[in-house]
Amino acid sequence: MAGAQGAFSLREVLAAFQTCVTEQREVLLGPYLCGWRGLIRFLHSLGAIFSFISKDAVAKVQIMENYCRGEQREKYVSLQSMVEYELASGLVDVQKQSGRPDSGCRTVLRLHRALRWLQLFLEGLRTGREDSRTSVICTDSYNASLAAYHPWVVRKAATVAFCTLPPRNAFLEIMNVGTPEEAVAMLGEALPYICDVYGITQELFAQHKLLDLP
Ligand SMILES: CCCCCCCC/C=C\CCCCCCCC(=O)N[C@@H](COP(=O)(O)O)[C@H](O)/C=C/CCCCCCCCCCCCC
Repeated sequence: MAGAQGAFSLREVLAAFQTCVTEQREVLLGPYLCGWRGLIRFLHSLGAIFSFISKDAVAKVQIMENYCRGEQREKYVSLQSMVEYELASGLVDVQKQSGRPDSGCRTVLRLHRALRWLQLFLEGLRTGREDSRTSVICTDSYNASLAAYHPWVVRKAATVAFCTLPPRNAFLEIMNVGTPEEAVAMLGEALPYICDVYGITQELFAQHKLLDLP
């Protein structure tokens, strides 16, 4: 699975996001976090300049993995069961700095917003011209999604890191899927699953008014 050690494989990330969604349209946290672990492994391979991003992503995935292994693990099987449990138990802070540990809802919301960036970025890579710049695709995707939630200093550091990204075709090659054409085909396969997970989560969080958790 995407959570295991070894080289990044887009196929494994795809499989993780594919198995996330059940027939009842629930999003399973196990494969969801496996998908994130796979993406983070890829981020590590891009160099130390991205480490401030991967550290934050790892911290958030770890918070969720701890819930999934903890005493209340049966409540953290899916996003739906997590939301129901945390809301019913008053575990979701709607105000900053309450001193309580970060809730699953708050933590998933951060990853969920990043999934929107990923969606836009992968779509940009997939449909971009051969000579298009990965840094531009990445910056545009970031500005249209995550940037709205980050302070100036984080936006600046992220933009500087994006400038070090290799050109589109070289980037597609390090995805470990084969030729750039094969990587593009694989992205076309992966995106609907990622979009599906994003859409279900967005609806769930909107329904429970959880989209602005501090
Ligand atoms: C399919 C293969 C190609 C794509 C591979 C992409 C791999 C990306 C892997 C991980 C993405 C990073 C996820 C980052 C989560 C950020 C969550 C967040 O917004 N955290 C901020 C708010 O948290 P709280 O303070 O409220 O707890 C936090 O302040 C953020 C700090 C770090 C900066 C985050 C910048 C995010 C940029 C995302 C783009 C990643 C660039 C990858 C380049 C290919």
